[in-house]
Amino acid sequence: MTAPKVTPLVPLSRPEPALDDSGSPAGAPRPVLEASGVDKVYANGTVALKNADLVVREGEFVSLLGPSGCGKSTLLRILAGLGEVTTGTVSWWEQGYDVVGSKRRKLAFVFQNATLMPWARVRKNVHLPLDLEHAGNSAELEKRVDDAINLVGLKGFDQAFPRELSGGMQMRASIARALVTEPNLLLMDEPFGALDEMTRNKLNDDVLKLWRDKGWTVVFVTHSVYEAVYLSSRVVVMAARPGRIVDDIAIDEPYPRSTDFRVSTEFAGYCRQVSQALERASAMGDDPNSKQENAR
Ligand SMILES: Nc1ncnc2c1ncn2[C@@H]1O[C@H](COP(=O)(O)OP(=O)(O)OP(=O)(O)O)[C@@H](O)[C@H]1O
Repeated sequence: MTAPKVTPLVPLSRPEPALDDSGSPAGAPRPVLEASGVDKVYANGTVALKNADLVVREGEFVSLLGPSGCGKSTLLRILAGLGEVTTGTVSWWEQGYDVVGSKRRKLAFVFQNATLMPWARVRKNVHLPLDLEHAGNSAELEKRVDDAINLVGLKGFDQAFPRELSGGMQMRASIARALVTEPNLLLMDEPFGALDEMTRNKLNDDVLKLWRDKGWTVVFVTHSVYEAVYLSSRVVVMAARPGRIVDDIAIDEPYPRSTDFRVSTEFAGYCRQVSQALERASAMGDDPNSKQENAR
């Protein structure tokens, strides 16, 4: 089996304090990831991304939202170093964030499906990244596995096989597997798309709590306007053919967020704003010159 090709991530060479290239006010959190002028053309000629620029700052919860095929997963995979750019660069902030795959990595990826090993118990699945890191079996690592399983609410299920778990519990195990690596940056590719609404809402709350408690930065792909607004500090809207970023909407509402936020007029207002941006993005069709047309 050949190893997947990985886009080399380019260290940003800026001195401290972080200089802000994106025009944000001075004192804004430092950038964690920066995609600059990223094009992605697949071997069959599909232009999955055209001139994508995105800066993600420390502590943000950024959702990528857009019609099917607009390049959300492609962009997320490129940000993770799991795919190559055709042109452009992906950079990461060098203070505290490491190259994907390095022993000291701080990045974790949660896929659309739980992707658990069906023949292995929950505990073994959660332990997997530590095995891959050849981190050994010390008491400290076993505690990390216990903590991750407990944090996602799977206490008592560590000896269960994936087939014995519900879809939501399988996603929890998948998140626990990401947690054991103690990431700073969590990239999630539509993790809750297949779940019923109640389970999804519960997992949304759990992820938000972990995000705040752990001080993560999150980039989250979703098809749901409601999920994006509920979770995010920023919603980045993309259009298809070619895939491009067309809008960037700040959800300027305090955390923690709860059911009260879901039923508030503010929530409804943001959902309307994001839905309208999504409608514009869907209507843009094949015009590459419409990039950033509706950016605020
Ligand atoms: N490996 C590949 N080879 C060729 N084309 C691809 C490949 N992966 C994705 N594409 C194409 O690139 C475009 C963007 O795909 P991508 O999966 O990134 O979009 P998406 O916004 O995540 O879609 P969805 O919301 O349906 O998951 C689509 O037209 C898709 O068909």
